[in-house]
Amino acid sequence: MNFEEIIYEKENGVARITINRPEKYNACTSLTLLELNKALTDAWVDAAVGVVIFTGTGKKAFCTGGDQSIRDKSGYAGTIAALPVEVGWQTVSHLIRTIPKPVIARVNGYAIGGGHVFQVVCDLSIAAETAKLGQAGPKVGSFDPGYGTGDLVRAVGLKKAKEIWYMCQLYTAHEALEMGLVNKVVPLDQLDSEVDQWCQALLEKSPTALKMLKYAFHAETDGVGGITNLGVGGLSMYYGTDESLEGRNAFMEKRKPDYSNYRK
Ligand SMILES: CC(C)(COP(=O)(O)OP(=O)(O)OC[C@H]1O[C@@H](n2cnc3c(N)ncnc32)[C@H](O)[C@@H]1OP(=O)(O)O)[C@@H](O)C(=O)NCCC(=O)NCCSC(=O)CCC(=O)c1ccccc1C(=O)O
Repeated sequence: MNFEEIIYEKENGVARITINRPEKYNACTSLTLLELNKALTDAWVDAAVGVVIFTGTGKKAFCTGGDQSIRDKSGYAGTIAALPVEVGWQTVSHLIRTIPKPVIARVNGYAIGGGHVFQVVCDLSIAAETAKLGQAGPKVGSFDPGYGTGDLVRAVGLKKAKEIWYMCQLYTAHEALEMGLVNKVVPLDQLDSEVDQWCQALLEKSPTALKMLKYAFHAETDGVGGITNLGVGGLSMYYGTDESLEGRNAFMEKRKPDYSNYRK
């Protein structure tokens, strides 16, 4: 897969997605978002992948949201036409939340605006001590009425979430840890070894249990979509059973299915 604005690597069960625009502090264009969509979809369908790392290039920034230098009335264009917000930011956030594998945010620096939303929607976040996190929407003329507010409330509580969005302050990694915004803070030079340890620990766990837990965590808040993910997660397991195949076999053999052996 060829990408221009991200780096996508897969090794030993881990897919690593890196926003690669360090000169813009890893701010995103519409092309970045399309590439993130593509990489996340590949990580979803590749059975060899058990964990996904989401990060940015360099020591300065994880992701600083939309690239303000290319923003106009149509959105964030760049080398391609601007994607509608609901196609770009929303589908990346949606994929991170629904890919049936843990996604770890490796927060190596500034996580701001849409970039902060990405770290919020990741399953787990490990931050360098030097990272700074926060929202900027009301300062720069934007807001996230979806996961970036809803999931933030669930992480830090309503009052703190409102403070983060209304005040547009930046918080240190330790402040983020204290308010439940990230899982762990380590010195920058230990970030990769820490993230690796978490990946290895996750790869030792049952992938199906992790998948069903991820769907269960969002089932209540995501309405029919959440229930659908949980249900379809069960359906994909049912498809692999002899009981399910009896229906298909009976159809092909032009006989009535016999499910009597499967009553429990
Ligand atoms: C990150 C800073 C605090 C760093 O400050 P500092 O250390 O002083 O460095 P700078 O000199 O400011 O920056 C270095 C270099 O990087 C460029 N840069 C940094 N951030 C961006 C950016 N977002 N866009 C474009 N360029 C950026 C900066 O210009 C410098 O380049 P030079 O060539 O040297 O000039 C500080 O940089 C900062 O505050 N950055 C801006 C953060 C920000 O406001 N982000 C946008 C938030 S809005 C957003 O993300 C929209 C998306 C969104 O929120 C969203 C999410 C979900 C659903 C919907 C939406 C929606 O669209 O609304």
